[in-house]
Amino acid sequence: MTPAAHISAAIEVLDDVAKRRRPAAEALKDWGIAHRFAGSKDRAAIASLVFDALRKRASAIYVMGADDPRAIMLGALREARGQGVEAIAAFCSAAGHAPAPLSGDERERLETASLNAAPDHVRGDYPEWLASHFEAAFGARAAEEGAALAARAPVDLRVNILKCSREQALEKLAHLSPASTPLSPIGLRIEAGQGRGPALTAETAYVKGLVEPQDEASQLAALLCAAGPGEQVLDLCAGGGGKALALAGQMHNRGQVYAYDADGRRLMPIHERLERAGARNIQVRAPRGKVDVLADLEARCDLVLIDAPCTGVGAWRRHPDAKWRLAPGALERRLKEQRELLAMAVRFVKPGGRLAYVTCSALREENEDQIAAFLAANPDFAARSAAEIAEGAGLPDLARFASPHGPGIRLSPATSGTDGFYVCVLAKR
Ligand SMILES: C[S@@+](CC[C@H](N)C(=O)[O-])C[C@H]1O[C@@H](n2cnc3c(N)ncnc32)[C@H](O)[C@@H]1O
Repeated sequence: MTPAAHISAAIEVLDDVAKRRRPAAEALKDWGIAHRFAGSKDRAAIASLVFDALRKRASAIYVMGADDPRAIMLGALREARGQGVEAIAAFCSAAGHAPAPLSGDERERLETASLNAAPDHVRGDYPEWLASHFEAAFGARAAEEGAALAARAPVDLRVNILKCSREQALEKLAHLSPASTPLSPIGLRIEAGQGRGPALTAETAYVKGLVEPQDEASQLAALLCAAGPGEQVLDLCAGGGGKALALAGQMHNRGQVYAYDADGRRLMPIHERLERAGARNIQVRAPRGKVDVLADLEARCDLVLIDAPCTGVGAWRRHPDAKWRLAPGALERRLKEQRELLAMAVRFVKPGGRLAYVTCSALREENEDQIAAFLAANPDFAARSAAEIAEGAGLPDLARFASPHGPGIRLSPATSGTDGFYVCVLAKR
């Protein structure tokens, strides 16, 4: 397939995503099944175009003055890929499977449209209904933060310190040109290109459990919990176990991590992952109907981690279609779940123990506001300051990411070059 044919295919996929309101990955998979002649490189090129178009959907629509899939793709070639009008016109030759030639209006818009007077949600490429939420979180920097969330993310890996040092991992993966992550002392970063990225799961270093894909902010969230060897730790929202594995590493396999999730199916990947990582102190506690599978942990935990279900705004770089599918109702549901989890966690924290609350959201409502409401209802808990959290984890530099809205640390692509995360640690008196 030619690059122009990739663009036509991407427009078809965007049409499917819009008409059937379905995740881009599903639409891409169906397109691949219906067009078996397309090779893996073609499919990767089409996927990359589709995701770039979704990253820049709002600004592309603004530039083109239309919201059909062709307009979004053409606008995104300019906004996401920096293509000039002549380069875009050359793709649109109508020859073979190329898109139809540019109309006069399209040509003029691609040449002259400016985002200078566009509203923040357009310049930042986020849904209009979130405009007030972004303003509450970021003030005058809302558009800048949105734009950073609309960029491509690098591939970050966490080095499994149970098995090797960062230097050894850098050496094993030298053919992928990794760099050390600037903030996490146990991270590697492979910069994003335009293609599919490295096939990590085929790497020997991955198969042998030396590294795990994990965004730098997620690594930092686990490190900021400062889990120590010998501690009793409850990971209340363990999901696939990303944080639980990181905690086991910090604890040098000593003490115990109890990995629980209300959805037992989500816990399934943990078993294979902990085997690969050589983590021996993780006990998976899957729900069993009405049985209280955590009863024995009451008032016994040094640390309870809530890696809360959230809107995932902070991870938009990795899931650019999720931002357009997010609806106000989903935010309300996540807020309720977060309140319930905070209330549920209290029971397990021992006197003098800690409760760590983490989200990959940038919204105040899911972060500082939840913590403020929790503290008002639970006077036996006190929030640690950002400096205390950072120093307690041996990462004093992270204090510069103190939230301006209350206790806790805020990370974001625009400020820390990571996914957006919020981390707050509360101590029980
Ligand atoms: C952000 S994900 C966890 C990701 C995981 N900790 C990791 O690092 O890979 C949030 C998880 O919370 C779980 N969850 C939602 N409500 C819950 C509840 N009431 N009790 C326990 N887990 C819950 C979801 O099933 C989901 O797996």
